[in-house]
Amino acid sequence: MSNSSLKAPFQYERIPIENITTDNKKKAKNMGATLKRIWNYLAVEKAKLTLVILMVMASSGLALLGPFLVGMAIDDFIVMQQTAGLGMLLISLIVVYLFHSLSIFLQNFWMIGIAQNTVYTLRKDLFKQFHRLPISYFDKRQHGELMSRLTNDIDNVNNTLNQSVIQIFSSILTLVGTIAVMLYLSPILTVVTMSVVPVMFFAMKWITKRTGPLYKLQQRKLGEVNGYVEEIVSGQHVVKTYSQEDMVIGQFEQRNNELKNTGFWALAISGLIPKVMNMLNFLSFGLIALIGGILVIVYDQQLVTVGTIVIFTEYARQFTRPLNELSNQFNVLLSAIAGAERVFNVMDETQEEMDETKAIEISSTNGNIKFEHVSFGYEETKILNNISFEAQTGETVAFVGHTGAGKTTIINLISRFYNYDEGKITLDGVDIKNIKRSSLREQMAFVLQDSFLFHGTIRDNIRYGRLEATDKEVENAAKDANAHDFIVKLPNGYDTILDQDGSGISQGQKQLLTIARALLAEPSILILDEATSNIDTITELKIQDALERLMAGRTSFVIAHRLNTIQEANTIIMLEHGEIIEKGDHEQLIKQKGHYYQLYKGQLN
Ligand SMILES: Nc1ncnc2c1ncn2[C@@H]1O[C@H](COP(=O)(O)OP(=O)(O)OP(=O)(O)O)[C@@H](O)[C@H]1O
Repeated sequence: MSNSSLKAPFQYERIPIENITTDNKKKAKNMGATLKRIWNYLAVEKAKLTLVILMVMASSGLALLGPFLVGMAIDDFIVMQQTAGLGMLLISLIVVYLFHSLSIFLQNFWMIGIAQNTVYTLRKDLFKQFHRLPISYFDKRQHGELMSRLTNDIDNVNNTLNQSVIQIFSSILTLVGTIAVMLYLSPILTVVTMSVVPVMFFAMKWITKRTGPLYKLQQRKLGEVNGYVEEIVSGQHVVKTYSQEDMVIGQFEQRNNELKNTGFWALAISGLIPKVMNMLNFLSFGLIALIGGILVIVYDQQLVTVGTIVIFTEYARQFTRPLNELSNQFNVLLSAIAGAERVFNVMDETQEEMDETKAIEISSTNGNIKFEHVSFGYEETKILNNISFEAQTGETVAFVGHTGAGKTTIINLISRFYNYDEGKITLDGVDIKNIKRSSLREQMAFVLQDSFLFHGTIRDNIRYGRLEATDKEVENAAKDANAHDFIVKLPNGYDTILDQDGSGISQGQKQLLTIARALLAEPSILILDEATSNIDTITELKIQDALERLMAGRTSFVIAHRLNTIQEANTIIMLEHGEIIEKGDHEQLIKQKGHYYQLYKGQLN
């Protein structure tokens, strides 16, 4: 357990705001650009937006008219003890407030529609972007953290659009309108009402300067917590087998604690806003009543009337409320901009296809792949060095070598998950950098150790190899993959629903399904990463038999862990530290009596 977990839940560690502020300043530069991009999304809904603006103008105008009519009722009717016409005035007052409520209902209704459509498009664009990003992008990031952008960050934008946009706009209108009417009615009382504004301004500045960066940090911490949860939920098996529950709980506690602290301070400090506002509101109330009262008595209602004081007390509230709301919404807006920025950051990442303007599409291939003096590193360090080999059409090339030798990396280069740095890789004589990734990968099928099965029926999982395949073709592929027998024994046969990642079936059965999927895809090039997990001999024979059928006539690359399965390979490449140390077929390598021979003998024993 970490120390933090022992702390009382009501203790909140101080967040070093001064450190975050620098970050905020740097990010604030993008605020305008981010707002503009959000606006581009909103602008699609111009007609509805115009209606919302009209309704906000109506509600703000009506909110000004209400107190004005009350003042009139006091000065012209109640003080004058005049009743004729008062009924009419009161009915007008009721109508004004009715329309006020209606315009507020309509502006909210339409704005909710705009917000939903906007975040719908944002989510769609972000999800699409995920599919255009290179594998390297995902390799470097926590998946849960990325998911958090699609959920929490976009939710944040949604909340802001639902509430803040209208409030900000109507606050500004109400503010301007109130000041104009107040000046018209009594410049002296206007000055009195506004005397609290500088205090409000400084209080707000002090608060938002602290809460802005905290909201941003909170959003980041939330992403980290989500990332961690996603990782641990996916890795539950490992956590349990190594009894690391306490360690994991401790690590979670630390992240959770950081999120709690950030959330506490963000809310606690921004929670000061209404309190300060209320206090200043009462102060301005008192000042208006005091100074207005004195003016009424001294000048006998010549300068200020009783009705005007009533109007001003109401306006003082209307005047501070938008200021209050503006500052409140400003915080929400900051948090949404932080969220939107994180979403747009993903959208601005270089897409895989961006370097493919001149690349060609291929619809078929002979599957002749050649590596010529290829070198590559994921980052600075070289992982592969001077790799040369050739796989002729229909041949099998197997890679062997210790863990970390670079076997998977070679596969990553063939499938262009990463681009090679030096040398050349060609497919049928064409540099693979000049072939569109999507069309290159369409020629390939992968049977990997951790082949992913999706939540859905067995039939749909096999059909993933070729979506237009008929049920008959799916079943034939399953038969060729030796999977049919076990599938029909399941309670719902091909319609059995698999849990995500196929946890309802055995490891061997999973392999058979992925072979069926690959068979259905009818690829020219095959990439096989042999399963290392223990599979019973009968299933292993079934897998081997299915693989032979799958590999027949196709260029195949095999990452081999058990050497007895690759004796038929045309070329066996022995890798060490990213270099080829031996190359040849099984017979030749055995004769050489080198590393391969040693490894083979070791495995036989
Ligand atoms: N995405 C990545 N970013 C940075 N380095 C990586 C990445 N993937 C692999 N490496 C590094 O590249 C080297 C070769 O890894 P690779 O996965 O190709 O080995 P391998 O021979 O397939 O090993 P194994 O048999 O264990 O799968 C290793 O040192 C590994 O740490």
